[in-house]
Amino acid sequence: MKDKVGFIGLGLIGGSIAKAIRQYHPTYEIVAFDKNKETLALATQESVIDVAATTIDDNFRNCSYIFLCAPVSYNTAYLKQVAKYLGKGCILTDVGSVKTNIHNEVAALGLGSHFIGGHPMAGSEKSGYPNSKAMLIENAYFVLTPCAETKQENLDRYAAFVQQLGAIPVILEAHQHDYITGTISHLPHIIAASLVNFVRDNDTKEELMKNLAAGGFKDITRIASSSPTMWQHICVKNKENISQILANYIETLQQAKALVDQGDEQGLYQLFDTSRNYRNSLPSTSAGPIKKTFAVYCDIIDEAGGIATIATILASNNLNIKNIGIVHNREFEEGVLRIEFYDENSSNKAALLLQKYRYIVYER
Ligand SMILES: NC(=O)c1ccc[n+]([C@@H]2O[C@H](COP(=O)([O-])OP(=O)(O)OC[C@H]3O[C@@H](n4cnc5c(N)ncnc54)[C@H](O)[C@@H]3O)[C@@H](O)[C@H]2O)c1
Ligand SMILES: O=C(O)C(=O)C[C@]1(C(=O)O)C=C[C@@H](O)C=C1
Repeated sequence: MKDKVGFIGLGLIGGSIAKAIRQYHPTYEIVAFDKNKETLALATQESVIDVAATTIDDNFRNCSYIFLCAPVSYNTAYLKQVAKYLGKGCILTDVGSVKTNIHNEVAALGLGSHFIGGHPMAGSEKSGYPNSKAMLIENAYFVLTPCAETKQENLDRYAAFVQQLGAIPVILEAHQHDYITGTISHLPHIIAASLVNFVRDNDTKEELMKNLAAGGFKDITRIASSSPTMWQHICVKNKENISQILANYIETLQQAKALVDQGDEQGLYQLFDTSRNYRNSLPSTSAGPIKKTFAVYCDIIDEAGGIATIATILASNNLNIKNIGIVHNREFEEGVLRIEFYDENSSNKAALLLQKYRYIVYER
């Protein structure tokens, strides 16, 4: 019998996992239910799924895995409904950003021998199936939270499956997961959202803040464009952790304010120096949506053929261009040419070469 995998919710994350399964296990049968009918139609048309279920029904019998990939409160609510389709050996999992709540419900329903929580530490501010891609989970940590009743062989099987899809399994206890993600994911989303709203509420009539906002504001607020429903559910379900973490964070903001109020030069230097060192020490794996890119930026003379000249110089030195285009933003007043390469070595060589040809090259 063919291996079968079920999805309940086929948006950004469900869709990405389904596409990765299609890529690495092309013979697996994939059945999905999503409240959005267009999503199911598109996934069927793209042959990502084999069966579009109109509800959670018999199609979910005999699955090796069932993934719950809707917003977290809905995943928890679906446990009861899905329970009757769990055959022997079926691993029931989810991809939710909060784990304790679903583990509590799993325990209440006696589903501990089937359930292993899952959470890929990758994503995007874009949501929905059309934005999903197999590569999203590639090289990303994928947290697994087993239950007390989880058999070691099932945990090993799920970890191996995650690895086959290109992700890196990490086993954590659900409470610990929620405190960690509360700090590194949920808090940053609340900060980004409230910072964006703070600017909106304090902007001038002419919206000068909105128009002058440059890289700093945009870098720290990308995630404010994320799905409001998803984050509403996360904040409700990880309430205790987030509340405590926010209180602690507000205290560190008060300390930063005190440094500013006191004009404490040494303290302010320390604030930025320690943060810079720690930020620079973050592992630069390619996990997550921000893949490492290798690009050089250079000024070009504003005349016909400017880009062609550069492309010819690079090509004649065997440097393959992955992407090329003019960037117009306030960091580069007149706009610059951004040339992306496939690897660091090519990018470094290109920078030296272009400098030799007297182009002004920027390193970022
Ligand atoms: N977006 C991220 O960065 C990210 C990363 C890791 C984990 N997660 C978690 O993954 C889960 C899904 O998030 P996403 O980013 O894929 O969101 P999404 O909005 O892209 O996808 C959610 C999907 O669930 C469907 N859905 C919503 N309510 C439903 C219901 N009641 N019944 C059936 N289908 C329903 C939607 O139609 C949509 O296709 C969430 O639990 C989230 O916490 C998200
Ligand atoms: O990169 C993003 O856009 C994300 O928000 C991804 C992100 C995160 O906070 O890092 C969001 C929620 C998840 O549960 C895991 C990953």
